[in-house]
Amino acid sequence: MRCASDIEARDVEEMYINIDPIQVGGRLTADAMKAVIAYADGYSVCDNCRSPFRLDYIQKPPIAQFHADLARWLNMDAVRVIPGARRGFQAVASSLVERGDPVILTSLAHYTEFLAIEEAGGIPREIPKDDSNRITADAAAERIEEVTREFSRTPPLLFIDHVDYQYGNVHDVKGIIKTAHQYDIPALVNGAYTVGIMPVDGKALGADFLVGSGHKSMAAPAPSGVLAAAEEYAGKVFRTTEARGDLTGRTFGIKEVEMMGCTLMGVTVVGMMASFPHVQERVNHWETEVAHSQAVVDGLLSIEGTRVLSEYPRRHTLTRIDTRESFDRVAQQHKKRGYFLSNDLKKRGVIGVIPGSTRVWKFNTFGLTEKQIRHLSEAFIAIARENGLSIV
Ligand SMILES: Cc1ncc(COP(=O)(O)O)c(C=O)c1O
Repeated sequence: MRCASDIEARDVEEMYINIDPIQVGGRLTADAMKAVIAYADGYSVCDNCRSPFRLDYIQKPPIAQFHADLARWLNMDAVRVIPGARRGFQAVASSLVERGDPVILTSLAHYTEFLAIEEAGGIPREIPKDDSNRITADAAAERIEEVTREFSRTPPLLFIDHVDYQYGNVHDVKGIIKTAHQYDIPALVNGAYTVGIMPVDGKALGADFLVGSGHKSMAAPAPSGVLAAAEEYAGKVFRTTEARGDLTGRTFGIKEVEMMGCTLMGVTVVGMMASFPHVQERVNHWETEVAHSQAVVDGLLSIEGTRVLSEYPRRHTLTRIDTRESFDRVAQQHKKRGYFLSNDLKKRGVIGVIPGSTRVWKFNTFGLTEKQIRHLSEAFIAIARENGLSIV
């Protein structure tokens, strides 16, 4: 139950344009809000759990169908809903990595990938980014060769972030996976910033595993996410207790080991399901989202001294910007110091910039309307002008 002050905080947020870099793809749809209320009890989806006793077989509400639809939509062979992308990394690392194995990820990988590797006893080795903050297939090949020499064995897994959380850059996932496959290394695609906001085709990318985050990019309640696998690896990551022939004593039939028996229950799964038709529809407007992102970045770049650190032109809505030579110069003289920017933005109806961030920071324009995009761009320019910065 939300307390009164939380509800107030939420209502205030709904009156603003929120450009928080990590929140925008996760905001619930009205249908998800309704579903959350209807299914608030923890076991609410389990009333019709009949043999086989596993959550992803439940017909009413149509959780089984949701799994099939998700797999088709992602173009992957098998799918489970999970409590956050990180649990997908954990399940895959735990299934494929042995103690002491090197595991490849990148210098732009999310920390939860490191944790998954560490928990499995693996040793992370990073592919470095290039000067334009991109991960390339050539750099992947070079690193795989080095690591294989260092450990005298091939890494059992490679993680690649489809779009990274630092720059919002779109990496050559297809090329990197092709390279990994040349060394017989399966690849996990971290789609935390792609699945649910832009079209993603797992088979076209060559993904062995594809992971998404519900609360980050699928308009779903936290903690939620999706783990999809290609046929070749589905039996391994979704192995059941009965698959092991050597166990004696009690076993638990079709309960999946990595999923701890059953996956998402109640609010999280029905919230995801209720938003799914909207999510499927919204990815079709990705080009418009990118054009919006570009318009705001261009507005910011018209302010003298501002630099974009993400790839340009933009191919995503998450952008890293350097305003040390623009807004931060103002901040040095301003009575509110570094807080002036978030303060002035809030007066103009914009929230989501961390108070005090006037140096290097990130924002995300996903989901804003044309009018909001114009307003946002004009707000940045107006604040710059009012504080003596020139517009070029
Ligand atoms: C790139 C990236 N990957 C993975 C995660 C973890 O996602 P989740 O919170 O769904 O476990 C996050 C966010 O925290 C992220 O930004």
